[in-house]
Amino acid sequence: MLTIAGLSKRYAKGDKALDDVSLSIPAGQVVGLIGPSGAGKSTLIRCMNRLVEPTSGSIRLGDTEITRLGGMGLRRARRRMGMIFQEYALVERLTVMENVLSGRLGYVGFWRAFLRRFPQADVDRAFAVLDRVGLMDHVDKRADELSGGQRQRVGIARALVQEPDIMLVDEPTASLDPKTSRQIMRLIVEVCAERRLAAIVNTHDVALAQMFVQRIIGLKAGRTVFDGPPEALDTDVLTAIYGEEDWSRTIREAEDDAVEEAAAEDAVRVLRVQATPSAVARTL
Ligand SMILES: Nc1ncnc2c1ncn2[C@@H]1O[C@H](COP(=O)(O)OP(=O)(O)OP(=O)(O)O)[C@@H](O)[C@H]1O
Repeated sequence: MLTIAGLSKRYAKGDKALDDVSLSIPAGQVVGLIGPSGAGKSTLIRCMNRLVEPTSGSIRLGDTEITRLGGMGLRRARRRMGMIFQEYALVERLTVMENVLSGRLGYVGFWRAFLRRFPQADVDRAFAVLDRVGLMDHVDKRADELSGGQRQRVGIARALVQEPDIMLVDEPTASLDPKTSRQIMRLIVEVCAERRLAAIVNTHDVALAQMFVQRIIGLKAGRTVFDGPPEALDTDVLTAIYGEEDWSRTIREAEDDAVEEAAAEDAVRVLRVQATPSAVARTL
């Protein structure tokens, strides 16, 4: 469980980026964080792992008050937070496996990490998560040989191998095409549900968030202006968060895309079934 209470952030030069934000997220819940540019979404995510220092307020992960930690305590707490980034943040010249194992760096000693001698249990964990994200055929490829969607799968695997309690996800699909975006979003939601992970997904893609997450939080000028289920996010609320835009069209287009994609996947499935020997025998 993540509990944020009265969180505010004022940067040295500038307005308040976060203004008295309070929310709590139970284990297993995936929350979409939406809002216009400058609303404070990245600041909120960065305050949670203290890449940005909050000005006031409390952030509790389980029983741990994150805002009071320093040194070793903070490093331990960060191990419990899996980060997924827009630009993947992979080491391009390292292999998929090495990138995923880097998610265990918070657990192994300096020399082991330096010599890249990870315990067998970590290698086993890495294989398990690579299998889950569908990259078993790419384990030894270098990161720079992968497509955008594959890179983000490595990013997800690297976060999962940490065995975190929460996932902090910053614009995971901003560099991907619409179809790959849906696959990646679906994967994030599924793995969080399987492992009972709380997650915050910062996204500009309202339609994608509505399609996949259980709860949406809307930020505007550092304040929470919406917190509810995706179906309650109607055009009035969207206009209140973002201003005037033809929301019905944006959302309808995304839904049409998803329906077309599902129909195409169904067609492929039917063709595969028809092509199996038993199906061929049945038709004779
Ligand atoms: N390092 C910084 N120093 C000063 N002001 C900052 C800094 N980082 C962010 N801000 C300001 O804080 C506010 C919130 O920014 P933040 O990046 O959190 O918004 P965001 O919702 O993530 O925006 P975007 O969707 O464009 O990434 C903005 O007004 C921004 O200019």
